[in-house]
Amino acid sequence: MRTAYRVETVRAAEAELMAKLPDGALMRRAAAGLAAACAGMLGGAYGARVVLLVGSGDNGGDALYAGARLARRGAGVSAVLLGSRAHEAGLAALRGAGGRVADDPVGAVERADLVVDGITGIGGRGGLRPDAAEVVRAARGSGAVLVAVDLPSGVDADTGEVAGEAVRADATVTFGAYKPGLLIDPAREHAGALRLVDIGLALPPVPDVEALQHEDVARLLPVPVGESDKYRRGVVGVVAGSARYPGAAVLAVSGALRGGAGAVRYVGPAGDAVLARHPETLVHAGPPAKAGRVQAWVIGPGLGDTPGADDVLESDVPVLVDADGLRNLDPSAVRSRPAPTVLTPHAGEAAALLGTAREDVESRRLEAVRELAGRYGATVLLKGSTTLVASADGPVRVNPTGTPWLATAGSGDVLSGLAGSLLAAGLAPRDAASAGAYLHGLAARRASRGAPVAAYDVAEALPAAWRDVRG
Ligand SMILES: NC(=O)C1=CN([C@@H]2O[C@H](COP(=O)(O)OP(=O)(O)OC[C@H]3O[C@@H](n4cnc5c(N)ncnc54)[C@H](O)[C@@H]3O)[C@@H](O)[C@H]2O)[C@@H](O)CC1
Ligand SMILES: [K+]
Repeated sequence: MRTAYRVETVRAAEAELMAKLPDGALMRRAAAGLAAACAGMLGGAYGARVVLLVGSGDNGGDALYAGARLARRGAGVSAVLLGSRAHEAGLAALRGAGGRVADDPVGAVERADLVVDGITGIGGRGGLRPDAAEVVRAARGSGAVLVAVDLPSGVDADTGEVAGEAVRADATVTFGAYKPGLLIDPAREHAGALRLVDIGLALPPVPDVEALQHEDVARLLPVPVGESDKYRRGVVGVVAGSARYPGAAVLAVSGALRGGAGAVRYVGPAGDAVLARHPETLVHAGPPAKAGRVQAWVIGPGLGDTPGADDVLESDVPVLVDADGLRNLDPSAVRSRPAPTVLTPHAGEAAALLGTAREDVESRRLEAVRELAGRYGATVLLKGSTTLVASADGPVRVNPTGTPWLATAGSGDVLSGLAGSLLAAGLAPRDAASAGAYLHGLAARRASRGAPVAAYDVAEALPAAWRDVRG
């Protein structure tokens, strides 16, 4: 599991450790890790031209101490001082090692092999100031590798929001713990490759944000045993599709068939289309309440105005609500359900549920997903470039797989079928949602390999993604 902690928690852990260590020891640890990472990216420090962008706080101090180390190993190091002051001991260390202060900042970054962004870290507020933005633009336009210290300057560490201009780094070397913003877009895409330097912080067992890795998902996925039969493996009911959108039913069923449930029951008007593609489906044309026993329901993809949502919400099994099922969804009806509910909106649907604009949800995804989970007393999977899963309490999960090619019609239908199938197979709501998103993203990457991908291709790549995860 990759875990991330809010600034408040990181600062408390730092304070606790600093009290036990000699003055400056923690910063020297951080700087040693940073210098080693930079030397690695340069293929050796000797003879390299390194420029440090130095703000007025300790983030600049890290950059200065790391610069001193690189200078001692033969790099030509100069510092661009962007704050009202600079970390004094760090600057003295840099000078003592033969480094200097640049007199032509833009010229220096244009000639650099590597630029270190030490403008702001966890103490930064808002975007880059104009003088910093100018130098950062010049660095981006040069051929230099751009390495962010702790965080790309200008991004919000706790939320992943980017309020103004921010550094776009090739790599970020972060200290002690990942911060939520490093895992969540829009900030995540500013961070480049992530590297964590252990500085010995003791952090609480429960993080604020976490990201599943292969081994976590492998542990969650259901595996049939000798005495399993289709009913024990779970039956998932899919209420989807309409005369207008029969394809959504086919896609949701295609995801459900590859999610570990032993059988898929389809309920709705698109039974012929479903059977034509998936003859193994149990099809029922009447209302969901009469369809027979299921262990979890999926409702919503391509539903249009087809009735059925009330029946399903009144059932006593887990329900996943997607797409048209989310329209006018009543928080009190969801809250009073006796079994768990999973909602899977994209940003537009989440905005409608919250009564706000889509851009608002996209720019503050973490807050939006938490707010929805609280309001509905449900597990909420907010789709997007970094899909988030939140329950009423516990860490928010951020999905690390996926590809921009996944933004294609029908791919959400496959995801809802898949996650619903995992629910029917017995996974807890946040596990079903986050393992579903993980497999779905992995399948999309496999199916796409850098080319456009159709939703059905994603469904067909799910078994291969499943095998990848289980190693
Ligand atoms: N506290 C510790 O023990 C450690 C801290 N470390 C480093 O210290 C950093 C935190 O240091 P600080 O608390 O001094 O905070 P920062 O260095 O992140 O930034 C604070 C300074 O930047 C200014 N500032 C805020 N927003 C700005 C903006 N948008 N543009 C320009 N200037 C802005 C503030 O006025 C303040 O002077 C971490 O990110 C990490 O890099 C590491 O050395 C590891 C140990
Ligand atoms: K930084």
